[in-house]
This record gives sequence, structure tokens and C-alpha cells, in this order.
Amino acid sequence: MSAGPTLELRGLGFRVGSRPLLEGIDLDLPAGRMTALTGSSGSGKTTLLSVAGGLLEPSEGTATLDGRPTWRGTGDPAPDIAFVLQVYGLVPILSARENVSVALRARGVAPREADARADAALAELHVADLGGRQVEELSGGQLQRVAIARALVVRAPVLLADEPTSELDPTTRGQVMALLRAEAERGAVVVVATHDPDVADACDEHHAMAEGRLLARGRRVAR
Ligand SMILES: Nc1ncnc2c1ncn2[C@@H]1O[C@H](COP(=O)(O)OP(=O)(O)OP(=O)(O)O)[C@@H](O)[C@H]1O
Repeated sequence: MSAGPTLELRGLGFRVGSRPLLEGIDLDLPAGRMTALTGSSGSGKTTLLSVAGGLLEPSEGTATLDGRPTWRGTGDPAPDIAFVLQVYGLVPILSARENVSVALRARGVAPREADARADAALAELHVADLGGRQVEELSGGQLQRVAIARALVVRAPVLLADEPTSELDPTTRGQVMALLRAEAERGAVVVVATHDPDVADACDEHHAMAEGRLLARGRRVAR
């Protein structure tokens, strides 16, 4: 395993108007580890992933990767951060292959190679046969797998996944967790927000949230 940089959150807070959605988040998200974020609906998991990954500007504190703030002033994530979002963010009129390929093309990969790598990523998620289908024709679980393929295909140093298995059957969920484990093993920071105790158990570290704050210290599991 080649460990990469840690995603460091220091005094991180996020407010909408005067309402705090996140407060006082201090957390190291290390390379080579899978970290679960749990907490009831509305506890702040999605907001934390968004601020940590540079989609939202922190109201207080910092989120840094290798010393550089993840917020780059625009809300566009840095190329070294890949997201699986709850509302997948796929482009409806594009095919599944094009949605995955575009993540690589945006990072400078030539179209032919990007398409080939997109097909391989879709195959890893067992949706190779859907490559040519427009995503608006896909089921919830199929969409989720395309969104995961799009995040995995770029082999980013950081993978932030919001409820990545919520639409999946147990077998497919296990396959996705194995793929996320492989990302951690190649040295990525992998963070998974989840309501599923089995998914949290499959992670190395576990942090619970309530009302925009982290609860007691996370659990570390030796692997
Ligand atoms: N842009 C926004 N403006 C105002 N409030 C927001 C905004 N985004 C989120 N919230 C509120 O922030 C709180 C945290 O939401 P968040 O989506 O981070 O929770 P979550 O733990 O991911 O929930 P779930 O498990 O349902 O996905 C909620 O009370 C939500 O209503």
C-alpha cells in the first residue's frame, strides 16, 4: 500500500445564515483507511462530506489535503477528490459510458482511452451492458452503480461517498464495499456516509455525528 496524504479537518464549521449545520469538526481522514460516518438523518453527514471535499466553503476552520485547502473558491472539487453523491449528479441525456468517461476527459484523458476505462469501470460494477443506455432510462440501483463507477474510474487520492449502497441488494453492496476497500488498499482516503451498520462495520474507523457535531472518539480497527 502506498499511503497518500491525510484529509485534515480542523475546527471545521458551516453555517447557513445564523444556523450552524456543522460545528467544531476536528478529524484526520487518513490515506489507506476506510472511514464510516454515521448519524441520524439530518445529523450533517452530507454537509460534512461537501465541506471536507471542497464543494462548500467552510464558515470556520479548514479542510486541507496535503496542506492545501480543498475549497478552491468555486465549489468545483479538486481533481484529486472524487465524490459519489446522494443525488448522483449524472447527466440525464448522456449514456452511462459518457457519464463515466467525462470524469476522465475532464482530467485530460483522451476520449478513446477515457471510453475504454469507463467501460472497464462499468464492468467492475457489473453494469457493462448498460454503457450505451441513457441514464434517464436506468433504475435507482443501476444509477447508483454508474455514479460509483464514475467516482472509481479516476483513481483519485480521495473518495468521498454519500450513502453509496442505499439502492443496492446485499450481493451488490458487498461488491461495492470490496471495490472501496481496494481503493483504500491502493492508498486512497475513503470516507463513506452510511445508515447501514454492515457498511459501517466493514470500515476501519467509525465516527458518529449528531446535530452537526462529531460524537465521542472514533473506533479504530486494526487490519
Ligand atoms: N443548503 C442548506 N440550507 C439549509 N439547511 C440545509 C442545507 N443543506 C442541509 N441543510 C440542513 O442541514 C442539516 C444536515 O443535513 P445533511 O444533509 O448534512 O444531513 P445527513 O446526515 O446527510 O442526512 P441524511 O442521512 O438524511 O442524508 C439538515 O437539518 C438539513 O435540513
